[in-house]
Amino acid sequence: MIQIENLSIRLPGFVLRDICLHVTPGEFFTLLGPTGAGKTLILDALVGIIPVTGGHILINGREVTGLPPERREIGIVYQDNALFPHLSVGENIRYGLRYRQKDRRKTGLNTDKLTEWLGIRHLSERSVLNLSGGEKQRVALARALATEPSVLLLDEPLSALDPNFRADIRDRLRRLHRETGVTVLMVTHDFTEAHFLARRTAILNRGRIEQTGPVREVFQRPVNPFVADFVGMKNIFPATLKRNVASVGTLRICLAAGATGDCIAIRPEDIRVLPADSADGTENHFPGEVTAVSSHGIYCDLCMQARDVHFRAILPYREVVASDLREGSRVTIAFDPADVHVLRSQP
Ligand SMILES: Nc1ncnc2c1ncn2[C@@H]1O[C@H](COP(=O)(O)OP(=O)(O)OP(=O)(O)O)[C@@H](O)[C@H]1O
Repeated sequence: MIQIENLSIRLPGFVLRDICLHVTPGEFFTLLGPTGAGKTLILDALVGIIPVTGGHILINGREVTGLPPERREIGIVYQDNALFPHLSVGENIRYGLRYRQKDRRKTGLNTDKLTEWLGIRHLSERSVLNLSGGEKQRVALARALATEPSVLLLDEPLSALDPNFRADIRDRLRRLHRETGVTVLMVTHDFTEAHFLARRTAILNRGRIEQTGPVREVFQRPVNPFVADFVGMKNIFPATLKRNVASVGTLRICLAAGATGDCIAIRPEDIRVLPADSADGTENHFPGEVTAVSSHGIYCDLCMQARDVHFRAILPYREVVASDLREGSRVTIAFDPADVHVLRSQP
């Protein structure tokens, strides 16, 4: 279990402010945020390699805020895996055992079992210098888990891998988490990874937590424009709300229920692109024009304009071809009132 209470770190040029995070025993929790948000600093504070200005850190109920790193029972895997180049795979994995606490949590894990699970047993005698990226990352995971830490921190362990390795390590991570029950806090930029691995997430921005909650809820119900943008809502508009109607530019957009806020957001995949003659006065059906189409293989991004408002939609490539959608096509832009999310730009 990880408890971070009102953690602050003040550095020249950056402040991490009032961070509160609770990761329950055995949970897989992700910390998401753009580059420079302060994610790694939180991990550094948990490991004990950066002094904190204020607040408390507890691991399994034990305050560790002032303890040296080796007394915290925390394993960590970095993005660049930080293996010792002069040691073999087996020596790298066994390295951490010398610092293992005598009263550690006993999971019954041994290095044989770990290397078996991670598919690297046959590499034990090899140098780490000529391993593939995916193999190195599996060795780093084995090294971190060999000490049977009660808490495992992962700092973007998948981001330096090519897509095939990434999927493989992601699957192994999920399995390892299920089999060991270790509490995991993972830093990532990637919402897909959070969906796949974690139940809950926190979104960090400029040293502050913007939203914490179940991954799906944060994805579907962001609380402010920053989180909405981060989870890919794309259509985020300042709006004036009156009962069930949001005024955006000269458009009147119907909402499913009255809400208070000063912005609305619509996911690009919730926008339907219908034939031009479908805008027959039905609510949230607006005549418009396609201004750009960009193909990403199996799907396309569409930019469209309805009066003075610009919309972004994502459509399957074959639908774009079948409807012959191109720059200049006249269309109807449509969406359900239930897919219009009301946000507040100020807390
Ligand atoms: N030891 C340090 N001294 C001064 N500033 C630091 C130090 N470590 C980090 N920073 C600054 O703190 C800010 C947050 O850094 P951090 O590495 O936590 O970001 P991040 O969210 O992990 O970003 P990324 O996703 O790019 O790794 C950055 O502006 C960074 O330059």
